[in-house]
Amino acid sequence: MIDFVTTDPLRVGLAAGAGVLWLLMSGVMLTRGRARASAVAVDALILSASQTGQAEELARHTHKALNTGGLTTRLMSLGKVTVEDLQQAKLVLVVASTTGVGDAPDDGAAFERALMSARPDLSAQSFAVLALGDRSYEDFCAFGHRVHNWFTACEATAKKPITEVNDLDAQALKQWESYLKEWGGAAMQADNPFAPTSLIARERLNPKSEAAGLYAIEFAIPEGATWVAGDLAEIRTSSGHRRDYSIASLPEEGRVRLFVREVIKADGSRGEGSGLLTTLAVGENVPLRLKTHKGFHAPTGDGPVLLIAAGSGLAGLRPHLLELAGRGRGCWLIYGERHPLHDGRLSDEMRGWQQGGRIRKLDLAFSRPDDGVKTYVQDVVAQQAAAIRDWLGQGGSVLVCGGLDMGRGVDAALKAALGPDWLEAALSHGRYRRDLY
Ligand SMILES: Cc1cc2nc3c(=O)[nH]c(=O)nc-3n(C[C@H](O)[C@H](O)[C@H](O)COP(=O)(O)O)c2cc1C
Repeated sequence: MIDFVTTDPLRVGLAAGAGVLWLLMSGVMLTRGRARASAVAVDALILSASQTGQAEELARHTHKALNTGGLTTRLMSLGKVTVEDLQQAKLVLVVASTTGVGDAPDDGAAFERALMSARPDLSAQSFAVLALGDRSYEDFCAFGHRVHNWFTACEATAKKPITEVNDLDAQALKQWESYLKEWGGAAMQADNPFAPTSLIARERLNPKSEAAGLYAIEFAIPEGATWVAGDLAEIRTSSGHRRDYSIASLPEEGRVRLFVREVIKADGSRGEGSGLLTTLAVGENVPLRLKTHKGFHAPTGDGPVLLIAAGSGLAGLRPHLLELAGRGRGCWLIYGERHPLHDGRLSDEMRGWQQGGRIRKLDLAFSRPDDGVKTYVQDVVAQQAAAIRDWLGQGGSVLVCGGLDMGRGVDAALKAALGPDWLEAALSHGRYRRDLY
């Protein structure tokens, strides 16, 4: 056996020097290797920017269709792409959704901030954009349009006009598929189709509340399916619409559990997805599939985590709490509901988890308490700004799940508490993740 241990100071010094030199050289080689690896020439580079996973999935299908057709392809997140990557591709395809109020998804925000302010020469590239959106929003497909306009401004050639997709409209997706075929691709194939899935149990969690019904809804696990914290269950309604719900359980609990808030519209009719889920009889089936949602998987690193949710948003955090605490990461939960007694079922479970040590810190905010003092989760963030800075330090992470307005309020409060730089760095390193709807 060769013994590398030495106590001679001169030899230690030489060995250390040689080691440093080797590290420096291998560092250079690694850097070069990485640069080479990241700048591979391909027929088609497929980029996705997705908030709730739909654009990400369609980008995957696009990639597979072109690859099966014999093209050399590369798939990556828009947030990770460099100018060099773009210039190495003959054809760049961007699948991008719009979120917030005409905003880029979180994994497209860095691209918009950094790359879109420059005008690199893309005159040798062709491009096409598949823009996902919803016409009920004023800024329909706004981010997709900004991306399309940017490529044009960089003198890339538009292979096709932008393809706008309203609420996953099948016709528009067929149009995109026909383009892929024109470019040499095969048919797009869903990697995980809907399967009839049976409702096992449903319980209203807030029977005495004046708020809309909040239900715990449990399905059997579709055969062979599995998931991790942050993933989604998608259902298809009888009229063909698709709705996503955060999965509130882990596979080892033996059920796909959802927390669903009933939606009653102004005309008294029910929301399509929640209407189906809150009226379906136990034992009946609904077309359901489980979808990976990378953007809301466990945050990177091993630092402490601040988790923030309101109402049914706890669904997205509950499996994270189970997993993160299981791995020994400190969890601080800030959770908001309406009334401490009538809407307290989910907070009761969280109190139990705090007593059992799974949650290290717990703050509950009630927006309709009897004493009339309304508190929202963003108020707690503002009140506890100094403690949050201490808790997160440089390497901590933040997970937020719930309605868009709450998400905006929390984002503003976090910016004030931690500074925009902290939050931007955390966003681009996967330490600030949001599932907002
Ligand atoms: C909170 C939220 C905000 C949204 N804002 C917009 C918008 O401003 N404009 C738009 O066209 N679509 C908007 N949408 C619709 C999404 O773009 C659409 O559902 C898309 O299919 C989601 O794709 P993704 O899962 O890849 O993010 C919004 C959806 C959500 C949940």
